[in-house]
Amino acid sequence: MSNRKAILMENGVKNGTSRNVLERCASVNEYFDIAFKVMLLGDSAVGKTCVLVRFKDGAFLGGNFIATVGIDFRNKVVTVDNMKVKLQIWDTAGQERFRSVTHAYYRDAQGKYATFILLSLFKAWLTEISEYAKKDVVIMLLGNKSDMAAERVITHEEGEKLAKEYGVPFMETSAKTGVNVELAFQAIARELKHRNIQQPHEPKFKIHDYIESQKQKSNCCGGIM
Ligand SMILES: Nc1nc2c(ncn2[C@@H]2O[C@H](COP(=O)(O)OP(=O)(O)OP(=O)(O)O)[C@@H](O)[C@H]2O)c(=O)[nH]1
Repeated sequence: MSNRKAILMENGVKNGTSRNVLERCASVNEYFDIAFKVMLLGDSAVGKTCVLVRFKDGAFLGGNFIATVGIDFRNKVVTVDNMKVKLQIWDTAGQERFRSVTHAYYRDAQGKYATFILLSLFKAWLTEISEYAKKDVVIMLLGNKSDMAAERVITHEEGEKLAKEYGVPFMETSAKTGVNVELAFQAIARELKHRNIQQPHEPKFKIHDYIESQKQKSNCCGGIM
């Protein structure tokens, strides 16, 4: 069994009850102040599982590609302005045949969540989101596999242009090298926290400005604040 499959099955597949859906019991008891649901959407093999594993475990799942079956989630608590923000991150299957399974997870019981996107067919995914998700969902466009410069199919400028057209932030990430992965999740966590808990004296949080400022900081000194 490859590493990847081992990770997905860490908490067991519910054999017999749900063959297609990998459900993970919430085993994380880490303290948090506020929680949000984040979904990774996108075509098969764009790297959703790898981005999540990089963020959660700081590792890269190389080797043979094994497509996600159904849906799975992992929790990670990040700190935003002295608050513990828990991200419950859902890794969906990109393959068309699992689409009906993932649709059921778009709506959040508490009404607070973000959709987080990696994709090659952005417009089609946006249509899905507008159909199944809540109107105030936070969307971010990620162009993953930025380390594969020779195989690049979309230029950075094209990605930015598309994101601008839809008014969403855009970042290029690499699950392999780790570039921008932490920053992408930090930015989403901050946006969600500020949308839900905005202190009267606080200036309005601007996700685009935050991403740009952090990119500059990491260019000069590394790390994310
Ligand atoms: N070079 C490189 N390879 C990557 C990167 N991210 C993922 N991969 C590889 O791309 C393949 C697909 O990655 P996955 O994360 O399984 O893709 P996915 O989007 O979850 O696919 P589905 O489960 O079918 O939806 C695997 O072979 C990974 O090792 C990356 O940033 N750089």
